[in-house]
Parts: sequence; C-alpha cells; structure tokens
Amino acid sequence: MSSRATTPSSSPSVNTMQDLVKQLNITMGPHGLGDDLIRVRQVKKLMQSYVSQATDWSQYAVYHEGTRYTRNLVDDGNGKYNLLVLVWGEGQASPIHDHAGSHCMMKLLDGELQEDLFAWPRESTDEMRLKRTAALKTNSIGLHRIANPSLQGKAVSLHLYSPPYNVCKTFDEKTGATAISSCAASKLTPGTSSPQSSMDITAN
Ligand SMILES: N[C@@H](CS(=O)O)C(=O)O
Ligand SMILES: [Fe+2]
Repeated sequence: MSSRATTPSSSPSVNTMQDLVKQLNITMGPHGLGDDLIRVRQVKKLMQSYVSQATDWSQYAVYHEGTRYTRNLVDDGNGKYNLLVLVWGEGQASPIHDHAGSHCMMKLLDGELQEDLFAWPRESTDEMRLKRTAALKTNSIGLHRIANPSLQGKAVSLHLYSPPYNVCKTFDEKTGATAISSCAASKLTPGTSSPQSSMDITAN
C-alpha cells in the first residue's frame, strides 16, 4: 500500500489522522453538517487537506478475507457525525444505495475506487439508470455504488457521515426494487480485531 497522496496546497494543514479528528471536532462543535454551507465547506477542506499516511490509519483498516468491505469507526464525533475507515477487498463493491439523507464526504486513502451514480428508479420495476460514471469525489450525493476495480490490491477510504446512519436503502440494479439494509459500523478496541461489518444487502 502506498503511504502518501497529494492534496491541494491551499487547504489547511492537517498532518495526521489524529489532527483531522481534532479539527473536525473543533469545526463541528455541537453541530452536524446540516444546511450550514460554511461548515460543510470547512469540513470538506479538512478532509481534503489530510495527507494519507498508512501509519495513521492502518489500525482502523481491519479486514478479514472472504467478506464484504468493512466499515470501521474512527470517531463518533459529537453524536451528530461519524468518521469511518472502509476497506475494500479486490473487486468488491457496495450495493447501489442512498445515504438516508445524510451528508457524505469521502476520501480515498489507498488503492483505487470507482463511483457509479444512479438515477432514482421511477417505479419499483424499473431497471436502474446509470447517470454517469464519475471519478471518485469527496462529496457523494444521491444513489451510488462504490467499487474497487482492482483484482490485485485492496482499497481504503475515509468517510464522514452526518448525521450518522445505521440503515439505508439499497436497490436492485435490474429491477429497481428497494430494501432497507443495515450498515452499522464496527467500533474497534485498540489492540483487538473486532468483527467487521458492511452493508448487509440481504437485510429487509
Ligand atoms: N456509503 C457506503 C460506502 S460507499 O459505497 O459510499 C457505506 O457507508 O458503507
Ligand atoms: Fe455510499
């Protein structure tokens, strides 16, 4: 896994994941992201300015072979947002899903990820329409699916959700049928390997 990625030079400096957690706490205060565009912009800048270093996040990158991607809690913030490290095995993808109305900010930490955006199905029998295939962005809204296209390496990403959510809607690509899926994050105890969790596409 490579250890560094580049960020725009105009962004505020955040040297470690610990700094990022601290700055996010300060910027959020007692709030969630809500409709405060200034705070949204500040948080986005913080996420962008963090320079990925594997030594910062490897403790959160818990993964067990043969499972779906994992969702590992880094910080539950002030209860109005959370920060997670997701680990994507070779070729793994999330189901098509929404974010239950939450803001999502996302940053690639290692490897490669692709994002497909989908139009909301007009009826429950509607095949999902791919709106466009986009390069991975730090802000994702609407219906999407993230995939690690590599068959050679894992990918790791950092996600901030506000408000946190434990269930979301998932969609069948061929029929547009929806299901309510659980997507609780694993809380890690330092020095242990907790059971991983990912979006459970079979839950209803
Ligand atoms: N939103 C997904 C990850 S991604 O596919 O955006 C999750 O929280 O599991
Ligand atoms: Fe998502």
